[in-house]
Amino acid sequence: MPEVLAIDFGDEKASPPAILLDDVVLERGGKAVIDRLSLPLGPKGVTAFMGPNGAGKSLTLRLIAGLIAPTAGRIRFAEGVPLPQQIALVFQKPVLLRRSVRANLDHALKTFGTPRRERPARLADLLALGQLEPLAERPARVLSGGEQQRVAMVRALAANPKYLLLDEPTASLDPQATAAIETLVARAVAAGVRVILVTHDRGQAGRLADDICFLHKGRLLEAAPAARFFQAPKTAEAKAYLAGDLLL
Ligand SMILES: Nc1ncnc2c1ncn2[C@@H]1O[C@H](COP(=O)(O)OP(=O)(O)OP(=O)(O)O)[C@@H](O)[C@H]1O
Repeated sequence: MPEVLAIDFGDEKASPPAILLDDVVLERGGKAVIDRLSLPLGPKGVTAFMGPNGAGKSLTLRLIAGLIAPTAGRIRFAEGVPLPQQIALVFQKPVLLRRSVRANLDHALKTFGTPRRERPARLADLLALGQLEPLAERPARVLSGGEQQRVAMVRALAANPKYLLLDEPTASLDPQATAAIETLVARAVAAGVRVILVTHDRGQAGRLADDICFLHKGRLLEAAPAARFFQAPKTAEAKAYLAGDLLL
């Protein structure tokens, strides 16, 4: 069993955590698929969860989002449990309505309670943000994967969320489409949105993340500033993962 290393996020942890995972356990099929996960997440920036398949990254994201409840332990938010619209989620495969891009975004604004008179301007902003104006009247479901993900991203941002949780948002996209999504993430971060990202893409983690949390078999093995993690991973498992070795 590998040793769990101390969490080392450097200076950022001088500020109190916005989200605190406190000894979180999640059992599935009679075993702990998340095993005593304790982690403070600071108020700003991007944290990337990395690790091999089955490490528990997606489940951790779902726990933070409140979509599933831990078997034991707690997830605490400094500002109290967020409202559903304060936590936005984007998955690898976007699920869009069978309507135009414009109608998808308008529906989101309506759902989030944007007053009717404000909606046209907000809609225009969202279309511009995603560079979606030329696609506005197209049925969302016939767009390319990259275009659909741009719609999903700006839809997620429609509610001005505090937290943006991204589960392998560019896993099936080409470099150009990936760059467009990363630009949207960077804009959200600049606007103060706290981003938590699950990715297998080391380049992406290097470009976007301030901190890396490395999970393996449901356990948090490392938590460190991104540069430090990539330059000097401390566990054998993280070293092997970064070297591209098969981790069994
Ligand atoms: N309902 C369930 N019943 C049993 N096991 C489950 C269930 N849901 C998830 N698991 C297991 O929990 C573990 C963690 O799953 P999770 O989806 O979080 O992994 P991940 O790190 O996101 O992997 P990937 O990179 O493949 O997406 C896996 O071994 C998975 O099989």
